[in-house]
Formats: sequence, C-alpha cells, structure tokens
Amino acid sequence: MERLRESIDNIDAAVVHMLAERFKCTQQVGRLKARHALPAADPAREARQIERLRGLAESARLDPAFAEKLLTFIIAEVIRHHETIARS
Ligand SMILES: O=C(O)C(=O)C[C@]1(C(=O)O)C=C[C@@H](O)C=C1
Repeated sequence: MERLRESIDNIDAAVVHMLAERFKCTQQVGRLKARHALPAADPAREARQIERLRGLAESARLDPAFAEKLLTFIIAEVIRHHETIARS
C-alpha cells in the first residue's frame, strides 16, 4: 500500500502543478478580457470544453459526469478571478 500511496501523492502533486499552470494562463485571459471589456464568462466556449472533456473522460474510463463537475468547478473559480481583475 505504501507504494500506491507514493504514486497517489505524486499524482496529486502533478494535478496541483497543472492547475497552477492553467490558472497562470487564465489570469492572462482575465487581463485581456478586462482590457477589452469582454464578459468574464463565455458559455459557448464552456459548452465546447465540457463536450470535449466528457469525450476524453469516456475514452479514459473516467465518469464523464465527474469530469464535467470538476471542469465546471474550476471554471467557476476562473470566472471569480476574471471578475476580480475587471473590478481592479
Ligand atoms: O476561454 C475563456 O474565455 C476563459 O475565460 C477561460 C475559461 C476556462 O477557465 O477555461 C473560463 C471562463 C470562460 O467562461 C471560459 C473558459
């Protein structure tokens, strides 16, 4: 079990680093959106992302509903960041 837990810890670290990189990109998007007075949320883009991620999840044998919930949760936080940038 110790070996498995080591792998789990490595995977969790990778997830954190990947999320940090994603948020660096979205912070730049947030600044661009604020500069051009664009809305924080883009529901059409989100629908495409969800569709794509659900497909990837299915191929990877991951519950697509879980993948959608996770992406929606992350995007909600990004939108909150965008709104903060727009107000600043
Ligand atoms: O692509 C954008 O327009 C973003 O602001 C990034 C992002 C995302 O986190 O993927 C966040 C908010 C939008 O509603 C759609 C996508």
